[in-house]
Amino acid sequence: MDNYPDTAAAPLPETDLTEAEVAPQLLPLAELHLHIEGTLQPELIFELAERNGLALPYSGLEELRALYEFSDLQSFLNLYYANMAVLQTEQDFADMTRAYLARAAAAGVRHAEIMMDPQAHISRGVSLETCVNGVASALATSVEDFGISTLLIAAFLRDLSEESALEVLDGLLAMKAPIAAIGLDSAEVGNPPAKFERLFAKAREAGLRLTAHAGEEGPPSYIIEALDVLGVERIDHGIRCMEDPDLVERLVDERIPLTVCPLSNVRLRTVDTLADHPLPAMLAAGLNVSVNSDDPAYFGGYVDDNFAQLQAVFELSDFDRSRLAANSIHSSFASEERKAELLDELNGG
Ligand SMILES: Nc1ncnc2[nH]cnc12
Ligand SMILES: [Zn+2]
Repeated sequence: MDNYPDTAAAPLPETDLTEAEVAPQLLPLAELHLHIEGTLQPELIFELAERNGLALPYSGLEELRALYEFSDLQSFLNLYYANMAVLQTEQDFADMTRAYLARAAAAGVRHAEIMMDPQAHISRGVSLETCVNGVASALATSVEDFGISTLLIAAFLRDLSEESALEVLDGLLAMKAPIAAIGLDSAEVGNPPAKFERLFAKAREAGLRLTAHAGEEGPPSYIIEALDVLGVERIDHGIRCMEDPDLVERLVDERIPLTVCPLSNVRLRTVDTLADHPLPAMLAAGLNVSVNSDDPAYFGGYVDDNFAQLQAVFELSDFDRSRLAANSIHSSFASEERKAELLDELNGG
């Protein structure tokens, strides 16, 4: 196991520094926890509604933005799913994806593993082909267009049935959708990982990589179940592992990646403030954590904003920031060759 410095919370930095002096240098990194539908910015919601001739239930941007105050995961999911109504055509999905890639490139992202929620589109009458091909068409040229290598993750909604998920996975396999992995997201509490044992077994047999949200709002036992019953390689969020010292020890020993999303946790009230976030304690414990944006259009920031705000609150050392970036690369589902390229770039090569 590597040694990690103690990164106890520090007071806010001096305020007479300019933003440029405070802003940490951008590190080349991998974003591993990103819902493409959560990158739909309010401006794009209005643009797509107009293009598709849809009336929105908000009079304008201000009225929509006023709704971005969340009390928990479900209060966010309600708005997140409602806003997807504007995504109708392949072009809409491609435009949303390209907008994310452009912003991610400016944030230092060099590799992105992008989740999408096919069931949230099929249930509104948008075909699997339309949503998948739209996102995939933008990802197909992400290296040339944005300098970002990409992988697509089909995420399944855990508040729906396993039968629904199996049907969609069959559809994805039948259309030879360019997916590298499956994930599990949506309302966590009351929908434990074991509900999806057959889905994950089938995906593994099909050669797909496996990840699942666990320990965001749900208890540490959901993290254990995701590892032991689903056999996932990564845990999305996982912050509640800190309540179970034996689990922390296991996650450290097995180098299980945890894709942590600090601004998301604040906005969804899983932590009170950023200063209360367990990330420094997770680093100090030797956990394999990375920093990610989750749903940046809803949570006030992309991955660079997450780093900048962490830096402002915790004064992360250069070592911590490099470790977080290196963890993101090591924990990705990219080829060993691509990982080596990314690590070379991180090391100034
Ligand atoms: N933070 C999150 N947790 C669970 N499901 C999600 N879907 C989009 N964002 C999510
Ligand atoms: Zn998420």
